[in-house]
Amino acid sequence: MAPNITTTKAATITAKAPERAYVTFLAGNGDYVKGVVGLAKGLRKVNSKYPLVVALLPDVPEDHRKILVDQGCIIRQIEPVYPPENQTQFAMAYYVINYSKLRIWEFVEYSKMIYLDGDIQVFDNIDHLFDMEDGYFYAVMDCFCEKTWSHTPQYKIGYCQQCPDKVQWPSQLGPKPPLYFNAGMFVYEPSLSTYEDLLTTLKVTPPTPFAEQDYLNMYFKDIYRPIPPIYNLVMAMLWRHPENIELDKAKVVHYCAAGSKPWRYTGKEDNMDREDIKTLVAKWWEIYDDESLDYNNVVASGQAAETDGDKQSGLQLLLAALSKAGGFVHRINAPSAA
Ligand SMILES: O=c1ccn([C@@H]2O[C@H](COP(=O)(O)OP(=O)(O)O)[C@@H](O)[C@H]2O)c(=O)[nH]1
Ligand SMILES: OC[C@H]1O[C@H](O[C@@H]2[C@@H](O)[C@H](O)[C@@H](O)[C@H](O)[C@@H]2O)[C@H](O)[C@@H](O)[C@H]1O
Ligand SMILES: [Mn+2]
Repeated sequence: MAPNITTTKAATITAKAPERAYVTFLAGNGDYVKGVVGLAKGLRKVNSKYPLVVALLPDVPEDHRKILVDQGCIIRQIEPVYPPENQTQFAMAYYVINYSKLRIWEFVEYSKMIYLDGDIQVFDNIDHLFDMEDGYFYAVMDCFCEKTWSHTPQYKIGYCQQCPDKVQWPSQLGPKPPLYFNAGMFVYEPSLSTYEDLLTTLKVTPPTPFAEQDYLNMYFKDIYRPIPPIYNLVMAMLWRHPENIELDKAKVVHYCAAGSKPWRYTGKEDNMDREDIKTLVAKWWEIYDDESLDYNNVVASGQAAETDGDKQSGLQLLLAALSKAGGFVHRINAPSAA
């Protein structure tokens, strides 16, 4: 007799929690939830083996949370993290909430996680990044050429780590800055001791314009290992350093340039009328609008196979769909004795 399967929403993890997961961050009741839905569907489309955890602030409304659970996400509410009192002019005023990302170091039920901003899309499977050597912080190098960097000495002298020979770092400015990563995507290991130290150190660290991105760069500078730009195509690279990228090989695209968020795209801001940007925005919408990638349809396709009379393959398909998409925990109750 086929085992009786009951599935429950991931309110509690009853089975052994997966060691690895993708994680993103969601704040507010605005439209970033669309970014997270797109990300969940993109990870499903490339057959990621691991679930997507959404670390969300208390201000994310119930209807947005339901949308995410219905898309197979595992939602985890976190409390905000604020930097010490400061007069800092953040590069974008809303960056102050991004310090809350630091809570993801507390997710120690996972041994390794890949963090992805909600304005990122994954177009090729990147599960292999979980197999990189433990003990390091992996991320893609950022670019200093956009005017969002105009407050920095690098920008003022025209220095960028993407082209270190174009304008040499002048010795009178002291040592060349260490390699600097974009914090929209990184591979890390949750750890309570690191989490506690991150929050303790933050209390005595004056905030800076790129908020938690600057802070993470300072904190992990000794174990930071750059990974190729195909794992986080920072949009500005397309016009700032086209020689450093191969767009058709990009596995992860980060819609971080002003005006490039697909769900708000108008094409009116600087550089947004480029054909490559229009193509990348269209690719994002293709996934977002693809109903076959909706979690419930993926599960239903598993159940459909079951009604085809081949119970075993239907069960396997359903279990594979469930484990692939995360978000649900299935309990297989032993067939009743009767
Ligand atoms: O109102 C907001 C602003 C930001 N974010 C989250 O914080 C991340 C970082 O912000 P953003 O991507 O806008 O920064 P950028 O990479 O564009 O500088 C976003 O991707 C979202 O995951 C959010 O959920 N709601
Ligand atoms: O809170 C600071 C943010 O700093 C970074 O965004 C920047 C950075 O990419 C610059 O290089 C770009 O010029 C700029 O447009 C973009 O906003 C991260 O993507 C984001 O996750 C978050 O950490
Ligand atoms: Mn981003």
